[in-house]
Amino acid sequence: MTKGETESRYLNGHVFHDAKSNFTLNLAGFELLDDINKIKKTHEYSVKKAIAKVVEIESGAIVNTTANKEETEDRAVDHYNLRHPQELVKGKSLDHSLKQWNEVNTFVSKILDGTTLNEDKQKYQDVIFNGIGGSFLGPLMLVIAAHGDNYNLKKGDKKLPLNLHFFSNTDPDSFKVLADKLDLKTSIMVNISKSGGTQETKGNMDTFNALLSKQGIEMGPHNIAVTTSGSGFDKFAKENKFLNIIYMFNETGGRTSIASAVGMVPAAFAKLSFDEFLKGQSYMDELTRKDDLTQNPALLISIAIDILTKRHGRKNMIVLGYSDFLKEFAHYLQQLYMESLGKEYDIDGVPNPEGQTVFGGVGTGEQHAFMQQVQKGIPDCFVRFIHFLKRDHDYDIKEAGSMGRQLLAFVKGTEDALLQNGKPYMTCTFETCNMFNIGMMVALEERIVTFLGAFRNINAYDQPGVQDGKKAATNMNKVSLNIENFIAQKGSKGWQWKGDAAQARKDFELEESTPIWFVDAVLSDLFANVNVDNSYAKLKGKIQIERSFDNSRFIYSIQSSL
Ligand SMILES: O=P(O)(O)OC[C@H]1O[C@](O)(CO)[C@@H](O)[C@@H]1O
Repeated sequence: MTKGETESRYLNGHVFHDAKSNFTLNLAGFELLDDINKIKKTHEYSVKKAIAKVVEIESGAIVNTTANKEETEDRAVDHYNLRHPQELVKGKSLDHSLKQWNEVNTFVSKILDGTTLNEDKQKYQDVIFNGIGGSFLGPLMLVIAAHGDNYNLKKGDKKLPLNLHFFSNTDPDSFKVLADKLDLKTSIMVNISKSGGTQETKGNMDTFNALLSKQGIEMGPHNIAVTTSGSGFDKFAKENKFLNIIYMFNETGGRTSIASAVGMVPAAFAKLSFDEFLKGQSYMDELTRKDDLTQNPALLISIAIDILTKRHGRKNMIVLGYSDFLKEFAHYLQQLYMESLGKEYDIDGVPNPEGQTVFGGVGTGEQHAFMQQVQKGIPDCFVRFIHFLKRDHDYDIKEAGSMGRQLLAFVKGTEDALLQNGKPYMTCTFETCNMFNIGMMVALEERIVTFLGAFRNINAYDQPGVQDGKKAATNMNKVSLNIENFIAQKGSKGWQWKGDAAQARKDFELEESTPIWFVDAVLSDLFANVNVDNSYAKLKGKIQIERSFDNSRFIYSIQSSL
């Protein structure tokens, strides 16, 4: 692509601008939209389908459905309704969400200002948000967007009233680091789980509550639940008199739950203007409801992605946010796109594997990580730049004029280098990094996902693949417990055993269908961790286990030391 071509593109309709919000989409780095009339024709059917899908979703129709009945959830999808100016679905609208936000904010404010105290009349000091996937990525992304990576210090070096902590993964070493920092008496865990059955989240909550119990502390005043009404978790929270249970709808999908209580509760603890976030989402929804593709930024980007992927094999989307406040944005989008669009079958049950790989991070940092391959290596990707028009502060830097201008130079410089290297890119510029614009940003991406799902005829709202992983982990847990129990029961004084995983599967009376690598993994884990506190409570100090590598497999020898 020549400089002249790009310049004429830039001046002739490859830039969308919304004057009210100051949002700009620049598609000049992308020759594929050159003949907009042709695109209008080739994509006429896709655009109609995409717009019809939005109407269908917003009317409350059952859109989370496919012909594969064993996989489908058969439910409506309500994230757009949660910020819709009209109540198209009973009980769901921007006003309803603002009302819930007010209630959540009032409840949390009383904790923050010390009106609500713990059982010993002390002020709470720390809050831990416990959740995974959509029950974690959105809240973390929002908190960083408002306060930066060092979020316990607000902008301007003021401290937030409570220290915020996120705990998502089920990692004992990391949990220990966190637990050692906390005074449990003045800590609250906010457990966020729509289903209430996610193993990692439940395990983390149980671990926290076991620590409380060890210190003779009741769990109720130290736990808050965010879940669906009637879930097992709801029942548990009621029985144990949690400080509060805040509900979300069953129709709100995990990865699109940021506008619900999932986003609200952490936002209130972090003192965010969540009402502005909802209004920003609502505003972008309005912009992306239009059926004229030149007036609809989500349609423009979706079509660009469609053409890049299908015709040009540029499958991977790299998102670069030129602001440290967007540090978690690409990660957030990774779940939104990949869980939504990574599907084996289309809506009609026809095998047609689809997906949208997303990676990225913060610019300019990532330019020093993966940009070399993007610029010069295999042509398998396209780049999405996001940056802000305005900044709040600046510092003098001689070479660039200022630090802010240096950042701009790197956005534009990288765009230019991509052009010279023949690599496509698109750029979204939002006015400033505030909650309204972050709301617009998230809503834009949610709409693109809906449109791409419609183009590709897939259900963008289920996640059978993740369920596969969850089921397999449950099976692995059983193998692990069965092996521990077997050895604990049989391993009386003088008991000895030697063999490989296949031998263990037979001797330890495990089902024949048990994958051999599950057995091997448990025996290796036992070998490495038997004496770690709490790992194998029934076996610690009671067996000795050795492992050797022979003939391309591990051989274990276990001896009871009872
Ligand atoms: O909120 P829950 O039910 O604990 O689910 C957490 C996450 O797990 C998933 O079901 C699968 O990753 C996501 O869709 C969801 O965000």
